[in-house]
Amino acid sequence: MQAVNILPRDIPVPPMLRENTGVTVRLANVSRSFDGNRVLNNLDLEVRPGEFVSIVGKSGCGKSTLLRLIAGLDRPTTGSVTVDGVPAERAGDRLRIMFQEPRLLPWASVADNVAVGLREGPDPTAVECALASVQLSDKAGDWPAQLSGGQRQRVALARALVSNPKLLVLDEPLGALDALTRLTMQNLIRDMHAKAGFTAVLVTHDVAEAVALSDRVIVLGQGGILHRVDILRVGPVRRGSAEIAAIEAEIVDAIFAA
Ligand SMILES: Nc1ncnc2c1ncn2[C@@H]1O[C@H](COP(=O)(O)OP(=O)(O)OP(=O)(O)O)[C@@H](O)[C@H]1O
Repeated sequence: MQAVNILPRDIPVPPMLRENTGVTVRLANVSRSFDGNRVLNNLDLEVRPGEFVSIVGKSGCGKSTLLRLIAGLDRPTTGSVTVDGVPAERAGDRLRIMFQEPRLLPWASVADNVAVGLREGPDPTAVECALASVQLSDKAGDWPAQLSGGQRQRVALARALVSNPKLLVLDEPLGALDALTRLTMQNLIRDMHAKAGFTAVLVTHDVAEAVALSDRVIVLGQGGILHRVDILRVGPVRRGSAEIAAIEAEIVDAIFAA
């Protein structure tokens, strides 16, 4: 386990996000089998309030399976997954999910797509603020088909955050974007997280992305956690720095040691 210190930077406050303390996610002795094949084996993990944890690992090692359990979309074969002490499938409005595809409604405007994230009825101010925070105020009346891939994913981020969730579950949300758009989105997600303080769990194939965004990176291998790296972040990531390169190398080594 290793810690890296990074210098502070000034981040503008996204208007719709109130500070919240995030939730605790706890997996206790979790196993998940499919047709007798055990994908996750007696896994223990605690994600602290406001922590940003990334899960990396070889293809097929069970990352999405783990994320689906945390999001309450699936249940463990044995063990428990709780969000602030409540079974994950009952976390309700505390939790929002972002997928690789933006999953927007093609027949609804950008603003109406963001409003889908509100469960407690219409709130035009919250929608406006959410769109402003992803720099899409001028697209509120457009259709999803009129947007670029990166803009669509920004709408999905605004929809996920408009209700000020306490847990954001991210399943490779930037995987389909080009490299530059991906970097922009990483900064946006990091800024939102830094200001709002929600708990976040990300699955990514991109080790650099995991290091750039996270407080902690979990390396998953067949059945369980192989390695954990803490990143003590008190400021911006200096991409390409020796410290970052070393921590990325440590993670890559852990993935391939499996
Ligand atoms: N619903 C399911 N039914 C049967 N097997 C499943 C199911 N979901 C996942 N699996 C199996 O569990 C294993 C882990 O799958 P999972 O999608 O969690 O891996 P992953 O690490 O996310 O992979 P990738 O990086 O390729 O997305 C795979 O062998 C997969 O075939």
